[in-house]
Amino acid sequence: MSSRIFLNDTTLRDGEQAPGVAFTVAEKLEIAESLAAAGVPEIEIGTPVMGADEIDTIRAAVARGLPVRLTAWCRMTSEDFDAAVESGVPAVNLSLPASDIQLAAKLGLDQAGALQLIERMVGRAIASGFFVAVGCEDASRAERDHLARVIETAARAGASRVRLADTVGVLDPFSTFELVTQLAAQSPVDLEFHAHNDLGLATANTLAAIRAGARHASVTVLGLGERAGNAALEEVAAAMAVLQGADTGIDLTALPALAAEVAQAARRSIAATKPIVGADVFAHESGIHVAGLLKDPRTYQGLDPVLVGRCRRIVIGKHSGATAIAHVLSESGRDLDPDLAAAMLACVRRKAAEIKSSITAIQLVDLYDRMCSDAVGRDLGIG
Ligand SMILES: CC(=O)SCCNC(=O)CCNC(=O)[C@H](O)C(C)(C)COP(=O)(O)OP(=O)(O)OC[C@H]1O[C@@H](n2cnc3c(N)ncnc32)[C@H](O)[C@@H]1OP(=O)(O)O
Ligand SMILES: O=C(O)CCC(=O)C(=O)O
Repeated sequence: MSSRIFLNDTTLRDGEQAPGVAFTVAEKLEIAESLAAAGVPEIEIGTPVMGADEIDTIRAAVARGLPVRLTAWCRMTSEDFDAAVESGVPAVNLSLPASDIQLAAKLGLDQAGALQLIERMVGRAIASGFFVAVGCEDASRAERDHLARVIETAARAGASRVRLADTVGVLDPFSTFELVTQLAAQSPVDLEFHAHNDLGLATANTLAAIRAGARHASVTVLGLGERAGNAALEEVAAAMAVLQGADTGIDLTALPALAAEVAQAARRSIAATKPIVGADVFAHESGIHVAGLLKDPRTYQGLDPVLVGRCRRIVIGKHSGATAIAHVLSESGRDLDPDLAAAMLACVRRKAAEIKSSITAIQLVDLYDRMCSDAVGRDLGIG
């Protein structure tokens, strides 16, 4: 068994469940193309039981012949299963709640009833030629023994994988690691972990699950998904590369364009601080940081921006130091006279505070030129 980790994308299923998000057919197909081009191995393309339009979209995606596995999310009902058959999708995530809370409240089922349903529905899907994964909704609040029985039953019925979902986002990296370690030790099939970001822990939990033995992780571009969303593809892929030196097969340089494409289709903006793809995450203003970076980028750069298709940006603002100002001026062929540096810094701080923003290189050069000519004027007695 290879040790490769698979990042399976569900932007087009759980991502689209984010409030107010509705992709057009063209957007779904283009995003699927971009995900495949970026090296994503599996795409959860939709929920066939939503109706004829969704089925047609899935059909169109299947017809593209992308080099990925396309899978569809289904409840464990005949209605959902028949819709999946109609869509022509080759793989299904057959989902059933695992926690007693959800089993009882939503379905009026007990654990034994759930196991019978899994056996029946997985058997049916296998007999119809599907690749089958079983989704355990609310696995994080499920009884551990029941989860182990679900995995065993799903495997016996022919499923290739079981997905453990932290549906309501209540795990932390420690509890995730403990849960997945225990289940992976006895699991005859691959495990996948599906995180939610309600406590801002989706990426951390996903890394913990992988460290504990999950070979697959569910991710979405920008972490788009129900409520606070899922684990972000770009964060998990970059963290796997940087922290674990693992090759997930994802082209990290494709991530910024992918994020921009999904943000536009979802009508969502990308926060400037969004790891990997946000506008400011490789920008530096503080004087001490810029002075350090210019001596050796490793001083204040844990992640090489080039690795993820980005570049470093030096910003002049309230917290700049003389080195940064001299650096930006030197890029337009100007030498900062040390006598002028303190006066320029004072002006820069005042201006940045006044406009509550950074100062562009053009503004800085203009300020420098004006200050130089004022100084010359004063020397000549005309200032
Ligand atoms: C955690 C997750 O992300 S789960 C995935 C969530 N995704 C979606 O909800 C996709 C979009 N949903 C839809 O289009 C619709 O809700 C549909 C087509 C799936 C169902 O529509 P409706 O028939 O109108 O049902 P409605 O949405 O009102 O209620 C959901 C039903 O699914 C049932 N259900 C939920 N999960 C499961 C399951 N895993 N297996 C079987 N039944 C389930 C609920 O008990 C409820 O049944 P009830 O009406 O008998 O109480
Ligand atoms: O069914 C699954 O595998 C996961 C469903 C889901 O999105 C969730 O529980 O958060």
